[in-house]
Order: sequence, then C-alpha cells, then structure tokens
Amino acid sequence: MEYASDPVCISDLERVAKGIMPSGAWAYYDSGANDEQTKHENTLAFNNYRLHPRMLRDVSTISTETTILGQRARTPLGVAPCAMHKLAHPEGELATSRAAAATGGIMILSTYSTTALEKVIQPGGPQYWMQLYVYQQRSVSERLVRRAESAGFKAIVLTIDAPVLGRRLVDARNRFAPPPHLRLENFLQTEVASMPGYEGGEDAHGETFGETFGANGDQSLSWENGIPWLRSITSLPIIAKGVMTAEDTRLAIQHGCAGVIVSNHGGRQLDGTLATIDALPQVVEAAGDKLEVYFDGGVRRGSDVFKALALGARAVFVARPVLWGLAYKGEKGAKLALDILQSELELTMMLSGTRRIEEIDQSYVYQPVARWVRYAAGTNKPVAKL
Ligand SMILES: Cc1cc2nc3c(=O)[nH]c(=O)nc-3n(C[C@H](O)[C@H](O)[C@H](O)COP(=O)(O)O)c2cc1C
Ligand SMILES: CCCCC(=O)C(=O)O
Repeated sequence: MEYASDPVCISDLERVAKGIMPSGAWAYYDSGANDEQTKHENTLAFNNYRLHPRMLRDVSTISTETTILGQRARTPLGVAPCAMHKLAHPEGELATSRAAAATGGIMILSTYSTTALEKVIQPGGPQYWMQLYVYQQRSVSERLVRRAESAGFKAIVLTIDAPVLGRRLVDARNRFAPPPHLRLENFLQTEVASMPGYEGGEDAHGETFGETFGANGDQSLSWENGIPWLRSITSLPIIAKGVMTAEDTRLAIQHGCAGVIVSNHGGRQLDGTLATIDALPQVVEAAGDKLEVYFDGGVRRGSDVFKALALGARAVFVARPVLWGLAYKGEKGAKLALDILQSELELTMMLSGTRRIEEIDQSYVYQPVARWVRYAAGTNKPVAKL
C-alpha cells in the first residue's frame, strides 16, 4: 500500500519494508524460532500491562536524558545488535550509526556486522557497545574485543543465549546464507575469514548461516570459563545479553558483570520462553542495585519503552524496527524508526504526567494477572487471551 506521507508508526514501517526487501532477506530479519510463539508473545505481552497515568502535572518541559553505565545519554532508547545491516541497505551499519548518533541513544554493533567495527563510530555520537560471540578459536574473539576497545567501544555485550543458532524454519526452508555481495567485515584478515561462510556469499561448502555459526561457536562456554576469561582480556564493562531469569542475574552479579540485557533474542533462539516484558520484573528484583538492567524484545511503540522503563529497565533496545527503517530509506529511515519511538515515548510521558526518566517507576503500570495467549492450532496466530 502506498502512503502519502512517510510511515507514521512502526507497523507502517514494517509493511513498507516488507514490500521492498528481497523475500529471503526479509525472512531472515523477521523470523523467530520454531512456531514463533516467543517472537509474537514479546510484542503482544505489552498489552497486558496497562498504564496508570497521573494528571495535571506541569509537563511543559520534559526530558528523556538519563545515565547509562555512568555516562549521560539523551535517551534510554538504543539500537540492539543485529547481523548484516547491508541486507537492508547498501550503507548498512554506517547509516544506522549516523541515525543513532542523531538520536543520542546507545548503539550495539553485532559481531556479524557487514561494516568493520573501526568504521562505525560517529564523532559526537552516542556510546557504542560491541556485541561478542565466542568462538572455539578464542583468539578470534579476543582480537575482536581488543579491536573494539581500541576503536572506542565502551562496553562488551556478550550474547549468552546462542551456543548454537535457534531453528528458524523459514531460513531452513530457504537454506539462508549471506548473499555473495556482502562481507562480514569484522572477520576479514582473521583466521575465521577462511572458515566457510565468514567471507560472506555462497561458500564452497554450501552451508547455511546457522550451520556455520554452530560449527564455529564455543558450545562449552560457561559463566565460569567465559566471564573471567573476558575480564582478563579487557578492562571494558561486560554486559550479559540474553538473561531471562533471577538465577542467571545472580550469576551475572557474582561474575562481575556491569549489566544484563533481558532478552530472548527477539524470539529467534529458544521458542517458548516468557515474553521479555514478563521476565523483566524478576531480573530487576534479583539485580537490586548490583548491576544495571537493560531490555529488548518486541518494542514497537513508545509506550512499550515506557512500560519497560517503569518495570525497571535502564535502557531499552530495538532491533527489527531499525532494520525496517533502514530498508525503507537508509539513514533517514533508521532515524525515522528511532524518531517515531522517541516521540511516542515523549508523548506517553506527557500524557501520563512524567517529566523525567527517573520518575517513571512501577506506580505507572498495572501488572497483569497471568494471561497466556492461545494460538490457533497449527498457526502462530493468537486467537484469544485467557
Ligand atoms: C535480523 C536480526 C539479527 C540479529 N543479530 C544479532 C546478533 O548478531 N547478535 C545478537 O546478540 N543479537 C542479535 N539479534 C537479536 C537482537 O539483538 C535483539 O535481541 C532482538 O531482535 C530484539 O527484539 P526486536 O527485534 O523485537 O526488537 C538479531 C535480531 C535480528 C532480528
Ligand atoms: C549467524 C549470525 C547470528 C546472528 C544472530 O544472532 C541472529 O540471526 O539472530
């Protein structure tokens, strides 16, 4: 459908991006694991939290400024790490980075970026954090960490929910692999560049992205052998991405993590987990004041950002909406995605009588009684809420 204006909300942007992107690339961005229950639930579960607004407060001046890891940020809204932004637009991660710099939130760069990490940081931009996967050849991960530290990244985000890639059925059907014109630039000139799949393109072995990932990832990674190793090679704060339980939050504290990201990888890894917004309260409670808690998964509205902040998140990250924006119009489109969410957050703040991020606490949401979504047999379409 053609619109007279730019998309005005994230679901408009999603529709437009779907019409533009090649179907295999769209499917890779869109897909969740297996029945995609968790992917859908991430978005739907926000509906179970209702707002508890306050009126007649002076909202003539509001600010979304906050501090994250002790540094000021203009907004708690940031960009989650996503592989291969050039699948959406030729300017890829550079376009996203410029958009993030203009918005002033944190950008987390994926290990699997299609732009070398040294080229991504924009002067005057937000804090940049580097996402890390750990390989059986630890020297490869170590090189990435050292390069990120010298390039100016301010934290290492260790993704802990992907010892292997989740089973995304549509990618399995497509036998999805990075297209020939793209390069996973962080791996060029490393030992990994010679491994199948890492040069991008149709590798000689015909392996899918998931197979390559599984063959190289370190499945023996644990709290005990991973975090101390990471601490021994970098002085940057370590953030564990993919924490869904109070138990793992306590382990992250014990091992000296500076933060955790409540995330189920956008429903792309283990299908059947809680929605991230439902998991957030237990993590926040276990974290106390020992580490910062961040959030991602299913955020499609500024009011979703508001709800996550109210339930204790210090920063809120989005992935697919930014990719849809990129597909729509490169840097302008990624900025549009962030601007839509940012202005909806500001609107929610004004309409609920909150002027500063610190004011947004649990008193602004009603916590739901457990309401699980039922799915029509054999589909991922929710039919009713109990
Ligand atoms: C296309 C795509 C690629 C992703 N690549 C990575 C990645 O390289 N590393 C990582 O830690 N998470 C990755 N993620 C997960 C996101 O960082 C994030 O946890 C999740 O997608 C957030 O949910 P949302 O897409 O609903 O905003 C990816 C997600 C998508 C959609
Ligand atoms: C093989 C690259 C993994 C990227 C990723 O984390 C994802 O697709 O979710």
